[in-house]
Amino acid sequence: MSEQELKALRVRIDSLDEKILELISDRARCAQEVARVKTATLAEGETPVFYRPEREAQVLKRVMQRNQGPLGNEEMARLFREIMSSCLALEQPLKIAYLGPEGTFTQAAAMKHFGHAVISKPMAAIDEVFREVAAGAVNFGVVPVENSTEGAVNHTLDSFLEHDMVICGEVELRIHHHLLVGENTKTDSISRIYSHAQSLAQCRKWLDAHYPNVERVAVSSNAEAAKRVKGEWNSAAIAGDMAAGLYGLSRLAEKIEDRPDNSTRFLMIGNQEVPPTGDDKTSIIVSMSNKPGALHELLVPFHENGIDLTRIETRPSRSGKWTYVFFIDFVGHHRDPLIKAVLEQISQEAVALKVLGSYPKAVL
Ligand SMILES: O=C(O)C(=O)C[C@]1(C(=O)O)C=C[C@@H](O)C=C1
Repeated sequence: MSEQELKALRVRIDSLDEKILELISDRARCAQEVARVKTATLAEGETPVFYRPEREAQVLKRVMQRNQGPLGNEEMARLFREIMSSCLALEQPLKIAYLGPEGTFTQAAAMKHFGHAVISKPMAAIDEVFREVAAGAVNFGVVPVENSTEGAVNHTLDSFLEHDMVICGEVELRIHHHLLVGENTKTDSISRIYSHAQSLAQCRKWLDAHYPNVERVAVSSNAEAAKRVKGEWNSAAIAGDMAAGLYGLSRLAEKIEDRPDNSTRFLMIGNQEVPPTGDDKTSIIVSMSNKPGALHELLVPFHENGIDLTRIETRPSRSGKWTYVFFIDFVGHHRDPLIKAVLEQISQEAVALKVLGSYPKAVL
């Protein structure tokens, strides 16, 4: 390519950037207008609801449907995700609590779902995220709920039993673990590997093969593991890209998770009910009386009405010995007439039924 050609293309890019800039600013002004309308049309005593997850899901899906490349759908949706995040911040900057410290996969999930134009607050434990939301100190919380290799995150499920929360969104994140070391680490004499217990479990086979005799130390998060390694010469951490970048660690081995499709699902929790989008999921908690066939009775209405169950998890109820609650996720919105009828049918048999929330299926 000649210098001349390169110069001409850059002139074209400059002119396109100017148009994009103008269009984004137009869009941002529109969002400001939306905020004005939302505030102006309030009934007495109502507070405006600026964040609209159902609308955001619609916008991102539309972008993906209309996209003709060469950028991929996910890439394009990510760009629009950030534009929307900044537009919303003009209406009202969202405050988000997540399972910290900084650099966790939960933080990455929060950014994937809400974009970067939010005020985010790392919390030390899952229960603290729930309490922060319940106290109204933040608009939403982000917590992990299940991993494709290791299963349920029990702390999160149990927290739902203790707090009244509405699930308003979900996001899935592909989890890649790396073996990280600091600049002072003597890589041939590593005697300790730190990570969160779930991550150690997700890399068990790799560790057995490569570091069979090295002590594995479970700490409160991957980011905490990365932080510790920074000050020690004989240890390594298993953590992801965000923690590596944040603590300036380098990768001794990359993508060491035992399963290449290792993914974690995260939930957005808050107090806001989300209207139907036509492509939603619902999460409920049900407790049944302790009698033979109770689980069968619970599942029959779903089967008979062709409702797609995406997950079922059992946890001790905490209100009696050997009594259990079921966490169930299924496709549909609790306001859909069919789902409404099924939930009514179940509640006649159940000791208790609580809808945790209906929310748009993860778009990104
Ligand atoms: O449509 C709205 O209600 C808006 O506030 C606009 C907008 C957007 O930028 O598209 C911004 C924030 C909402 O969460 C959803 C969408």
